[in-house]
Amino acid sequence: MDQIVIRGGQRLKGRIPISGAKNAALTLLPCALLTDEPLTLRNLPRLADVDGFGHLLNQLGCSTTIEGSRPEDFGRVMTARTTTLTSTVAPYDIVRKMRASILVLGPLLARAGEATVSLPGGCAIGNRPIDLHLKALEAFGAQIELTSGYVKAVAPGGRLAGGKFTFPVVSVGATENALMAASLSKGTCVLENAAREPEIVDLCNCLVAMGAHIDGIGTETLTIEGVDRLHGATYRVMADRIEAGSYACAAVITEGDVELVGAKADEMDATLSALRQAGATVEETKGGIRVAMSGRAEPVTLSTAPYPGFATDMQAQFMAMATLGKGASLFTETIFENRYMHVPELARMGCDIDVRGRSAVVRGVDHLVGAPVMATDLRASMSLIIAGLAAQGTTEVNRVYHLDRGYERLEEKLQAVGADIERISAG
Ligand SMILES: CC(=O)N[C@H]1[C@@H](OP(=O)(O)OP(=O)(O)OC[C@H]2O[C@@H](n3ccc(=O)[nH]c3=O)[C@H](O)[C@@H]2O)O[C@H](CO)[C@@H](O)[C@@H]1O
Ligand SMILES: C=C(OP(=O)(O)O)C(=O)O
Repeated sequence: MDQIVIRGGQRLKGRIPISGAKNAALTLLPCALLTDEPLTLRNLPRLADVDGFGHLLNQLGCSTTIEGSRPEDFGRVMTARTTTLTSTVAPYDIVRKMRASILVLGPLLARAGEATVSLPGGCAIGNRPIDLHLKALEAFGAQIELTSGYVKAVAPGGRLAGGKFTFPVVSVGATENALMAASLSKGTCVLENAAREPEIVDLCNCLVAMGAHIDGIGTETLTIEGVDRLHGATYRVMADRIEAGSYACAAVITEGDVELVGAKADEMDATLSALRQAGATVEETKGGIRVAMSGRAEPVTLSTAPYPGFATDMQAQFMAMATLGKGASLFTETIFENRYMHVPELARMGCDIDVRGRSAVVRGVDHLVGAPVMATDLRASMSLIIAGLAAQGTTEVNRVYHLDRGYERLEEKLQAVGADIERISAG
């Protein structure tokens, strides 16, 4: 298995290109199942999850082609076309490797009137049930059965009738599945307490470009008037606000000065205000966002929440940043019950972190020392990279496949701004 080796202590300085967002790409790709015309997605990141999703689409009868991409280019252009669905089954061996596969449920049900999708099961950060995906679809008229580890959903008469669903807790994935399913319903579908993440707005804008009728985009109430058919479109995937925030934390911990090229400040207010809380200089530039730091970070108090709150996907990276802060920082994780798996690994590098239930107190230490570390999930891996960039000596990050799910050519981007980092391939 590949390993990333970092010799810490280099100040990051320069420009970092921000890729297309993983979490937007993973909900835009299944839109290709909603029409028999081509959907062309621009600015797709080159990530294991995007490749995996392409593979799943292929199994369902969707052909995917990547145009004229050179290895050195960021931002691939993929055209996906599902002239005819050849299968409505998303099998266990794909879904278990990539949770986002559940996002084919809504589109398959909308297009074919039926779908059979493996239950994804839990993962390292929590149980992650899908009950809200199913309840929203049921509210729109779907009949759902759980059998042998699979969800079997049917739209009586071939199309969902429409209806109203109020989410008891905000769910990004359930909002996405419900939106895609609703777009081809016979009637009107209303979602209340819907997620408002920028990736949801990206999905809505893509669906509208395909001919969907959606009101309330960017708000917690979405009203979708179903249409008889959707058509093809060309759509650009938004910039990855989590990737941008991760590199911002790396800049702060190394007392660096970077421009996050392509990042959009209005999509990452909570992250930028947390960086300012830490004492960083944050300013919008013509091409993105500049983040600069001199001296140690001020302590931060951060609690994760659905958008526009502070993202759970940024918690581990800010925690790594706070390990070399001036005093005690307080973190509260409210979204996932098990999202502190990076803490014991950070402790191996000399961090002082005390976890009590949902909260963690991070006391800044004088220095970190590089160590071999092992990551359990994507953002936990990134927190180890961030700590490694500032640690004395060498850090070896194992289980790099987690990073490859969500960070496009991480080592190349960091090398370009002065980091001493390399990937050792297992061959
Ligand atoms: C591919 C993708 O976009 N992943 C993101 C998405 O995951 P994902 O869509 O899985 O996360 P959700 O927003 O659905 O989860 C939020 C909370 O709701 C709970 N829940 C969710 C669905 C459900 O049916 N029942 C239920 O109880 C979850 O366990 C969790 O506690 O949003 C998360 C929260 O911002 C991010 O961390 C992930 O990076
Ligand atoms: C938790 C994440 O992703 P996923 O939902 O794909 O597991 C993430 O991007 O941090």
